[in-house]
Amino acid sequence: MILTVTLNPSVDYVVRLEKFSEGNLNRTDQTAFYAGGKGINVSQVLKELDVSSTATGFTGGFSGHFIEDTLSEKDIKADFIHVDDHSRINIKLKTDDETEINAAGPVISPEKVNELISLVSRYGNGDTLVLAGSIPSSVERDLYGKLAEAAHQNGMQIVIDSEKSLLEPALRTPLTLIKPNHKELGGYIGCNIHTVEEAVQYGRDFYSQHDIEYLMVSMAGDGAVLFTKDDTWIATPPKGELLNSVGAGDSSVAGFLAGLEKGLSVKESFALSMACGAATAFSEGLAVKEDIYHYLPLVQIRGLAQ
Ligand SMILES: Nc1ncnc2c1ncn2[C@@H]1O[C@H](COP(=O)(O)OP(=O)(O)O)[C@@H](O)[C@H]1O
Ligand SMILES: O=P(O)(O)OC[C@H]1O[C@](O)(COP(=O)(O)O)[C@@H](O)[C@@H]1O
Repeated sequence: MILTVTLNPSVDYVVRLEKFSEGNLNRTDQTAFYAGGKGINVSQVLKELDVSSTATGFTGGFSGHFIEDTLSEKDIKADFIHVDDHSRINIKLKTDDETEINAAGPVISPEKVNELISLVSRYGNGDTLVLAGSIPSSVERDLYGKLAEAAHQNGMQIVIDSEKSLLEPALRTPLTLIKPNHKELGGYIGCNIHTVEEAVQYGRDFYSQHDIEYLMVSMAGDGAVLFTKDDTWIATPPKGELLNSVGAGDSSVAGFLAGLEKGLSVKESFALSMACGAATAFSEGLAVKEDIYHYLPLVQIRGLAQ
């Protein structure tokens, strides 16, 4: 079973308008609400690939209801811990550009955090724990480290997609997959990564210094690089019109996990991952099955000689 943990779920409020004028009244062309947060997005895309998961984390208030209703409509298992404050609403402003405002999220008490820790401890051997996204500011910064360590002791595989300060405490524990984008990887290492060649060079160094089975460095329209113990794979994604990059990273995590879960090879799983990322980037919302399998044959993967 895959358990996705989203400590800070969101309603993603996508606002489209042709021109945004700062300091003035703007009127929208189109708006939409989506249930979001990184682990929740992973669960939604896994579902498109017929891989079941349970989504957990903290939800509250009217926005929390929206998130849970959306998952229930999609027949995705959910086991959230309820808090008094409402789940956050993240604004995704689409003009010529994409501007995001991600809120801090509700206050979570230590008791609720303990509830989550004991929920995670009910999973064990053969299960996968996905820790994805930010942590509400009221929660201890090393929670991913604690959850990862406890999950590892219980025999779980651990996947983390999160910013440096939250991931760092978890890097003491053996991890199955992390997926920084090239800017995040640059942040870890303290350099700027602009090209696939630079991602290959710095990614291999990072990989060799940590106990991680798969390191995927995503590069938006330039694809991604996947590092494994024996191989380095470079993916070129399909070309298309970028409509929405929100959730593309989460979709690529879901695609890779789904591939492994279905028994595909690492290379095939990587291709599926890229197809999911593209299917999200080229649509208004998250990737849907039909688009994923449309883009899959258009993904190119090449291996680098070691
Ligand atoms: N413009 C794009 N064209 C094609 N594929 C894309 C595009 N943007 C994202 N993707 C796909 O989604 C994956 C993750 O996107 P990325 O933006 O790097 O992640 P994150 O959202 O975590 O920053 C990419 O590796 C790629 O497969
Ligand atoms: O938890 P964070 O880092 O604030 O990010 C939350 C946001 O990330 C998303 O999950 C999208 O993530 P990606 O674009 O990185 O795939 C949104 O749904 C959500 O608003």
